[in-house]
Amino acid sequence: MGSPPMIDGAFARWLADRAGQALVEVRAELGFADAGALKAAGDKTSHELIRAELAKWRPADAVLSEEDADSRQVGGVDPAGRLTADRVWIIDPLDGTREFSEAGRSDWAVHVALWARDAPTSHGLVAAAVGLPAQHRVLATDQPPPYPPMTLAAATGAGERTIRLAASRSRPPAFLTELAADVGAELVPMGSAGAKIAAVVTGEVDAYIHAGGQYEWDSAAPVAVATATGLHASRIDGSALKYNGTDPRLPDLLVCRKDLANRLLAALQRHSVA
Ligand SMILES: Nc1ncnc2c1ncn2[C@@H]1O[C@H](COP(=O)(O)O)[C@@H](OP(=O)(O)O)[C@H]1O
Ligand SMILES: [Mg+2]
Repeated sequence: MGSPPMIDGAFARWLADRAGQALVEVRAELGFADAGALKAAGDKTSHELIRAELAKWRPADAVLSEEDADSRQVGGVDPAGRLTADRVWIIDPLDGTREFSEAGRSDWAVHVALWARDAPTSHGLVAAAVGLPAQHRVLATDQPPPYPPMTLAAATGAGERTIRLAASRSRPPAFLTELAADVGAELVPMGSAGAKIAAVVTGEVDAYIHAGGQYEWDSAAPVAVATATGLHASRIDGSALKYNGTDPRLPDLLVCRKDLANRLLAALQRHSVA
């Protein structure tokens, strides 16, 4: 087999695609009878593949991964050296693990993102890919997807249209039902932060709001793709999302079309409890 691409964005796409294919095979081999075993096998297979390829092709870089025991450490404990590294890969080998273990669902993803100390972006991410193996696509920053097209109603000004707002199907923020009613939004329950942000990128939904808990690896790769596409991505108080922090917890975010950002941030101010 030949070498993977040199350019980081294309390398991220290559890696997310390879891990995604391995996950499709795990699903086909194990079936859905034992959800716990399928989740564990998926996490392990994807994690080990990604770690091995990063060690081989990007040996000087540090890694922050959901499946590394050290990654959840807070308070500056840094055995992987990521807090002093110039380049850190932020990985979620299988986002939407629950959905991966349910037959027929395609809302699960592989996240591969690269943070760099000298990045020109506020989030610090310089390359990323979101693999959506069951949707047969990989979204990546090497060729960012085009900005989602406007709906006909919005383009012609034919009345207020309903905002489609993606949210976790298992752990949506408690305030979201009231916020949705306030702004006239329809909630679209979906698994995986990556799949939800990909749905904003492709225009299937207009926005994604989460609060109450998440880690950097849940959002790094899809946020990098969304911002490369030109979409809005921030904390729910409007401040910048920051990655490779001392504490990997990053509990809330808003990703949406640019034209909705002010309206949704104002609604978040009214409804979210800090
Ligand atoms: N309250 C919470 N605390 C910690 N992690 C959370 C969370 N809510 C969602 N997440 C994580 O965010 C990802 C997307 O969640 P959801 O599918 O509910 O939208 C999942 O990642 P994993 O599947 O990688 O564990 C999930 O674990
Ligand atoms: Mg995740």
